[in-house]
Amino acid sequence: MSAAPSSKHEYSIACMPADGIGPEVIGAGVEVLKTMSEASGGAFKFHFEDYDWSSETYKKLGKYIPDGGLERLKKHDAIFFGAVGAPDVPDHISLWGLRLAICQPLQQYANVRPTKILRGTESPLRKAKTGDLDWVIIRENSEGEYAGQGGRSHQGQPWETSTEVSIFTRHCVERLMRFAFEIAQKRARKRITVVTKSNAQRNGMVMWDEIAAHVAKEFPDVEMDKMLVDAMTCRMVLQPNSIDTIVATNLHADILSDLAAALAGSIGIAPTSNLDPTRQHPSMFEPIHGSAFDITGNGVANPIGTFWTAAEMLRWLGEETAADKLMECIEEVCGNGILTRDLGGTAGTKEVTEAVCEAVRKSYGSSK
Ligand SMILES: NC(=O)C1=CN([C@@H]2O[C@H](COP(=O)(O)OP(=O)(O)OC[C@H]3O[C@@H](n4cnc5c(N)ncnc54)[C@H](O)[C@@H]3O)[C@@H](O)[C@H]2O)C=CC1
Ligand SMILES: CC(=O)C(=O)O
Ligand SMILES: [K+]
Ligand SMILES: [Mn+2]
Repeated sequence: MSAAPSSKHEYSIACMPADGIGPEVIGAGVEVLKTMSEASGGAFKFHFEDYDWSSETYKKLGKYIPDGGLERLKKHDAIFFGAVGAPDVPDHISLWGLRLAICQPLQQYANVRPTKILRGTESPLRKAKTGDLDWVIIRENSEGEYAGQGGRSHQGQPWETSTEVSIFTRHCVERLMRFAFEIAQKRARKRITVVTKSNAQRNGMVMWDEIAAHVAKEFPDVEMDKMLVDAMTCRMVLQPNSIDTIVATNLHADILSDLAAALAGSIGIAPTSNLDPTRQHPSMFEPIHGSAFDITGNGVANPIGTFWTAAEMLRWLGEETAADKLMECIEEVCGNGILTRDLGGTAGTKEVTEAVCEAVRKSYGSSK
C-alpha cells in the first residue's frame, strides 16, 4: 500500500520509462533525484525498482503488463513513468495497454497539470511574461470520454457502426470537483474555472455543471466561474492572467493542458501527476508529453518536464522542501539560458541534466 507522507523519508519508486524518449527523460530524472538524495546527505532516500514494461514487451509477449504486475506495482510509494507509444503499435493498444491500465485500476482519478512560464523562457504570447501565466489544470482521470465504453460492429462494411460513450457518474464527478476546489482554495488567487460543454452535451455535462455548483457551496472563499471549452481556448490565449485553477473532463483537459504547455513555452516542460487522493494506491508521475518518436535517440529531448514531475512527486511524498529546492534549481538553469531546442536553446538533454544536478549540489552546499 502506498505510504501517506511519513517521517521515514525513504521511498520505494517504480521506475517505468517505457517508450520513445521515455528512457532518456526518466534516466535524467532518476539522476537528478539521486543527486538530490546524496546532496542532502541522505535526508531522504529512494529505492528505485526498474520496470521494463513497454511496447517492446508487448511485441514480445503480447501484453504490456505481465500477470500479477499490478499487484507488484501496488507495493511502491510512487510510480515514475515516461511515456507509452510506438510507431509500430496502434496508439489505442499502447495507451490502454499500459498508461490507462495503471491509472484506472489504481484509481488515480485526479490528474494535476500545472503550467507556468519558467524564468529565462518565453511564451509565444506577445504580452505574457513570467508570472502572467500560472495555472493548474485538474483533469478527471478515471471516466468521461476515456471510460472505454463503446464498441464496433460490422467492421469494414458500409454499415459499420462504432460508439465511444462518455460516462459521467455523480460519484466520480463529485470527488474530482471537491479535489479541484481544495487545490484552488490552497492557491493564492482562490479562483477556479469550471470548463464545460453543457450547451451541446446536454446530459453528462449538465450534471457536471450542477455538481460543480453544489460543491462550490462548500468553498465560499473560492471564486468560481464557468466557461464553455471552445471559449476557454480563446481566454487562455487572450487573457492568460484571468485564469488560475481549471477543472475539466478527461478529454477537454487533455487538450487544454497541451495548449497550456505550449503557451508557457513548450510541451517539454510540463508535468503530470496521476493521483489517488485517498492514498490507497500509489500515484503515478509523468511528463505531460508522449513518446515523441520524431526526436527519440537524438539526445535533444527536454528533461525539464520530467524534473518538474520529479518535484511534484517529492511534494506528494511529503518532501516539500526538496520539491521547492528542485523547482528553484530548474528555474535557475533555465534562467542561465541552458535550454533545449524546443525552448529556443542549443543544449542537449545531458547538458541540461548536468546543469540541474550541479545547481542541486550547490543548493545543498555540496558543490564539487
Ligand atoms: N502519457 C503518455 O504516455 C502519452 C503517450 N502519447 C503517445 O506518444 C506518441 C506520440 O504522440 P504525439 O501526439 O506525437 O505527442 P508527443 O507529446 O510525443 O509529441 C508532440 C511533439 O512535441 C515534441 N516533444 C514532446 N516531448 C518533448 C520533449 N520532452 N522535448 C522536446 N520536444 C518534445 C515531439 O517531438 C513532437 O514534435 C503516441 O503513440 C501517443 O499515443 C501521447 C501523449 C501522452
Ligand atoms: C494520453 C494523453 O495524451 C495524456 O494522457 O495526456
Ligand atoms: K507521459
Ligand atoms: Mn495528452
